[in-house]
Amino acid sequence: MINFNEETYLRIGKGAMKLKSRIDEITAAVTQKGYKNLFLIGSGGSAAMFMPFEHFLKTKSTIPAYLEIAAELVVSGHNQLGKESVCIFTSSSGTTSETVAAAKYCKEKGATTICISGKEDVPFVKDASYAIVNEMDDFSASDADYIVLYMLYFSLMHKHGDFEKYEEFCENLAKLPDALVEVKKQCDEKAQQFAIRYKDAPYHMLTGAGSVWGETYSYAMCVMEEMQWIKTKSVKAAEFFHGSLELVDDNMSLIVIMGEDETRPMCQRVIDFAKRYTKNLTVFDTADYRLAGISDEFRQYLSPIIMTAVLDRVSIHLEAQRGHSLDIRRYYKVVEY
Ligand SMILES: N[C@@H]1[C@@H](O)[C@H](O)[C@@H](COP(=O)(O)O)O[C@@H]1O
Repeated sequence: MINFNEETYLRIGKGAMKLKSRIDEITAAVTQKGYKNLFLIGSGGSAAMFMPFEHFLKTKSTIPAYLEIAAELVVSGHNQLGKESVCIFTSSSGTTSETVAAAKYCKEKGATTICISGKEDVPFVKDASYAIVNEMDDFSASDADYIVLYMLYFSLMHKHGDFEKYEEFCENLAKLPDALVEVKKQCDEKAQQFAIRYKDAPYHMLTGAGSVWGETYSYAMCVMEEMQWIKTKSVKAAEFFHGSLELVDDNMSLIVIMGEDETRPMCQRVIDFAKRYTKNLTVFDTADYRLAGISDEFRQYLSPIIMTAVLDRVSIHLEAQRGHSLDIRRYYKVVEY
């Protein structure tokens, strides 16, 4: 596979698992102290990574949870935020100004803060009630971020009495880095064919649902727009039928991001519609990929990380086919705004 360092990927993925005892300590401490609600806070792609966990908290547990965009929270405030809140933040750089400001804001409100970062030596980490640091320096290794989030949120759900099989789930997580290397190999040809076919496409509409909605949203915004400067729209599969469907024709690329949770029929409905009206439909479906060593009962939770492993290959091939580096920015963290 082009631009994939298996050794680095496995080292970082397996490194994330080493954080399990630290994560279990943190979740034990906050659970013992007691909390009224959870806030999941970030910006851009990092906020999007929290979306599946908001979905799982809503559908698999009874912990009240709120997903907030960092900058909006600070400006609007939130009546449920206070001393009995646990606020969880993620920022790979640890320096995204809006997320750093939101962490400070929540601490000032008396909340407990858990800050997840890819960098150790930043105030975002130093000022947190609890910090989880997972250092990484490789684009595709961001899959490892998900491993940390699975452990954190499923440990909280477990200690709340909502997810009995946490330890077994973590044993499965430990096998994921190897399994995902195989997923990348399985999808690579499809990813390359997509990039060849659509390298000059000026616009893509992406639709997804449930636990892969965050991947849908962030792939459109953080990869296609930010890293490739391609125009996109992302729309939830359920909402697609309330306006966006009018744009479907052979001049537009429609991408369906499909996972294996209960919202799957919503994506299927888009596919059934689109097959009648366009030849430019691409479906990325996690169910197409074998996950060696992973118990089937856990696949429903793993759709986001499988999808990110697949879509990373699409990004690598778009970069190659379009001759547009994934690393160049015109404005993002380049100019003042
Ligand atoms: N588009 C970028 C994303 O790619 C990035 O994920 C996010 C947060 O960055 P960080 O995780 O460093 O806070 O910032 C922007 O929104």
